[in-house]
Amino acid sequence: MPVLLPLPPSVFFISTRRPKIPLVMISSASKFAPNATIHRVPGFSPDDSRAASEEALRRQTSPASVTHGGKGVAIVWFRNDLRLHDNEALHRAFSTSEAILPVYCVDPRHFASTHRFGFPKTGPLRARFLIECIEDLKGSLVKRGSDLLIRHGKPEDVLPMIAKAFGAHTVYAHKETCSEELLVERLVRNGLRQGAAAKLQLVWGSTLYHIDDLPFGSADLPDIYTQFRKSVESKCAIRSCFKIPMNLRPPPSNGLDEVGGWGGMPSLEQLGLHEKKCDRGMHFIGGESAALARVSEYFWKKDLLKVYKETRNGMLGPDYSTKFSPWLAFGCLSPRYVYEEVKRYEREREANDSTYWVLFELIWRDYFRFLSIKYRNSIFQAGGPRKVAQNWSQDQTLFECWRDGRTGYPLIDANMRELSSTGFMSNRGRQIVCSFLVRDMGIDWRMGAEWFETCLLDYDPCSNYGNWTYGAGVGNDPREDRYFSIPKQAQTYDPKGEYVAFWLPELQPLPTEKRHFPGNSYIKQVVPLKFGIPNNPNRQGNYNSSTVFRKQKRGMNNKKHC
Ligand SMILES: Cc1cc2nc3c(=O)[nH]c(=O)nc-3n(C[C@H](O)[C@H](O)[C@H](O)COP(=O)(O)OP(=O)(O)OC[C@H]3O[C@@H](n4cnc5c(N)ncnc54)[C@H](O)[C@@H]3O)c2cc1C
Repeated sequence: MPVLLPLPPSVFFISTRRPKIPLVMISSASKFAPNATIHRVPGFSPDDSRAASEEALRRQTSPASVTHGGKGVAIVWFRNDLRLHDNEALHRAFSTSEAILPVYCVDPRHFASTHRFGFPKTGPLRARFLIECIEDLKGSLVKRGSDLLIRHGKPEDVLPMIAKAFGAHTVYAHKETCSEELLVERLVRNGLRQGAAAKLQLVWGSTLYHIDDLPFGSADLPDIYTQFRKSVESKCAIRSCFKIPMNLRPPPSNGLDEVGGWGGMPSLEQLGLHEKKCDRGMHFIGGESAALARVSEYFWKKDLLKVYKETRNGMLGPDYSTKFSPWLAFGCLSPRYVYEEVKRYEREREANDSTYWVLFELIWRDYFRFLSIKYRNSIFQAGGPRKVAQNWSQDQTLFECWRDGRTGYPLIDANMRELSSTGFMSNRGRQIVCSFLVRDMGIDWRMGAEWFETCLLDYDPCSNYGNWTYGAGVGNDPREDRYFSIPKQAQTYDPKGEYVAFWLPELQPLPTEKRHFPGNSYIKQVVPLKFGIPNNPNRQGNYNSSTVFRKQKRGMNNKKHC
């Protein structure tokens, strides 16, 4: 039986031209139960999940008649491409060798500290997600006659040693764009040259549009997203997905004996982390199988693609947006696969603004990745790509209030608690908390970006630092300088306070209209007593629960107001 559900808050407010029927027919499968505390993503049962991913993989696999097409051993070095489908590195290795050795290096640098502020570089939730991704990849390789060699260590130490033991001629891997990853590529290349007679072959595979198909070089990349999008949409075609080889031949076992076997799965403890139990909100399952199942669930079973544009600004529950980002970030999901599925949906069900809008958002993702090539390390620097001179505060107390969800603003506190409990936050929430930290608290945006780096399951340097530079008004596009008014955002996107009450149960007893303005008792409960009221009048929006509210209510901020 289909159920009638009110559309998420965004639908009520985004357009006054909408018909006055704020109800949509959606299948009972997509019903969001606000009282349920944990939502597994994908929401399929393990059996349904397996069936959906196997079906997708079957469609993405080449016929058995396609066999290895070369000589010797090739290594596939898996990095942020933890998938079999649409994997050019795997495809190239298959067609240039008679045996393949898939390798994953658990790089200790990923579990050290963030660059400037010393937060954990990878928090336990993302580490757990990564372990699940590796486990799933290993399982899929085993099903195709291969396996995954897992080593704890730096790729530049591990790969030359393994290449030598197996006499491999080539290491294939996907290319990255940011400085830490580029350094590793250089070191691996040198190490292979010196320690083994193998070469490193890097391929491009992280974006919807291939870098070689862009109508401009990275130096000429447009600084305005719309120009970039229109140009690629009109001048480039999206390449087809690479098919998965059916049977992968492993290398001779004497090489394996020499290196001490396939190696075990990493555990959180080995990574110096402790399990963090997620007791409410979304619980994402890592791996390509879960990613393909989520696409199947969101597009086909729940049929949510056709309403994506209306629901995408929501904040509560698994279904207001695709939730593809954690899998995209680890490369468990190829954006070109998402594109092919959107096109199939458009052929078999319907094409509308929503089906297009998922691609529109994926082009943002591409854009930030290409920008990271153009602007290099400036995306990590305080002044950003435009080198804006500004004195930011690094006040630890203020930052901790924000980080721990103890600002006294329910909308900020709820979002920050969701982030640390689940590793996820909606796009709407990210924009709001970023604006608050930077514009109301006056805190160095890089502290926020590094905290996101610690916590986000979908952390990706290009999208994270790209979006933060936009949010802080130091991005490449000078027009992107927006201030998010909390009362306005609350009224538009959480009018009944359902989102804040989910994350701040102490607000549940309050009438809905009071949940965003709970008054002093809430503030006293959450904001630390030691909190002083900053009084630097030059700063854009001194943080002070009463003055910020007054300022926001009057809409006094001189930035573009959202
Ligand atoms: C301050 C800030 C930091 C962010 N950090 C990251 C990050 O580290 N990693 C990350 O993947 N996204 C980041 N985003 C972008 C965006 O918030 C997430 O991609 C999105 O919320 C993921 O949810 P979804 O998959 O349901 O998105 P959907 O709305 O379903 O969108 C589909 C896909 O489009 C892409 N996309 C959508 N919006 C953006 C965007 N603004 N920038 C880049 N790609 C986008 C994502 O790959 C996403 O999975 C950040 C945004 C902000 C404002």
